[in-house]
Amino acid sequence: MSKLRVAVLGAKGRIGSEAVRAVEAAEDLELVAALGRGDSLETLTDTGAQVVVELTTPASVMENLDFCVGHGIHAVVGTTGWTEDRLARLNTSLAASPATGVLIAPNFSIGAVLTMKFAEAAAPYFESVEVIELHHPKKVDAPSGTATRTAQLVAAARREAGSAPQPDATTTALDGARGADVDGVPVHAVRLRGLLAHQEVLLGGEGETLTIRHDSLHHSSFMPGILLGVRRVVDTPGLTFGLEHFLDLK
Ligand SMILES: NC(=O)C1=CN([C@@H]2O[C@H](COP(=O)(O)OP(=O)(O)OC[C@H]3O[C@@H](n4cnc5c(N)ncnc54)[C@H](O)[C@@H]3O)[C@@H](O)[C@H]2O)C=CC1
Ligand SMILES: O=C(O)C1=N[C@H](C(=O)O)C[C@H](O)C1
Repeated sequence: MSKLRVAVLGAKGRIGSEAVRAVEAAEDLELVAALGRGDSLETLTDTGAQVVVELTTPASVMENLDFCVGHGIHAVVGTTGWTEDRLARLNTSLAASPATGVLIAPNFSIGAVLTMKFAEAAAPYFESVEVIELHHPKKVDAPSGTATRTAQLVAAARREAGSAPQPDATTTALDGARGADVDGVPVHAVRLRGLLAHQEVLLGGEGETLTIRHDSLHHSSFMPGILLGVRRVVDTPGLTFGLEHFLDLK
């Protein structure tokens, strides 16, 4: 069977360089391009790339995806910065290229995907939910894509369950002291030397709390998810948001 031809964008970055090694090590995949900032996207068509793994920056991702989708190249996207406007633009370009698949995964690690699932399931049972994400200090965006997605899932679950607004008597606060408001869920971002990618979801009810915590200790935690995404996206046209859609979760 012929190997799937894969390119990595952001190949010199922290996660991109790990992804290059993972694709090279996979027997069913062939790394045909490893592109960094300033490299020509034409290399993707010249090398016949079938799938691009997009791990660049929020400032670069849209232009890269416009090119990929416009040329019928499937994409597995880990880059953050997704807004409703950006998703709408991507859906518009996918509508013009209906055989092309794009997976956007706020987090490729199984533990983070499960954290989001558990938080979504638990959220209606508690009065209060707050999210704390903790990352390395070179991260350019805050809050993290994972924390944003977690808060959105929690908020949707609470809306669907008819949960009351969260109790909070704060009347005066320094700017930022109560975190960012994501869909009514406070999200706090810590940037600390020594950390990689971590998240806690704190849930509180009468006389009890539940803490769901996940730690990515190495970029290797994201690789099985990226490889799964590459193998599945070629048979999944359109936009898939979240790796959970490619996992057989009970
Ligand atoms: N979904 C997930 O599981 C994960 C997502 N990420 C996300 O991936 C992105 C990259 O993270 P890091 O590797 O830590 O950042 P990084 O800054 O180490 O790497 C980004 C790389 O992309 C390059 N780049 C920028 N524009 C480019 C372009 N137009 N074409 C090709 N290369 C370009 C930069 O020069 C840099 O080498 C971030 O948005 C981060 O949040 C990171 C880890 C896991
Ligand atoms: O920048 C990172 O490092 C990470 N980014 C993603 C995010 O913003 O959620 C995924 C993970 O947290 C690592």
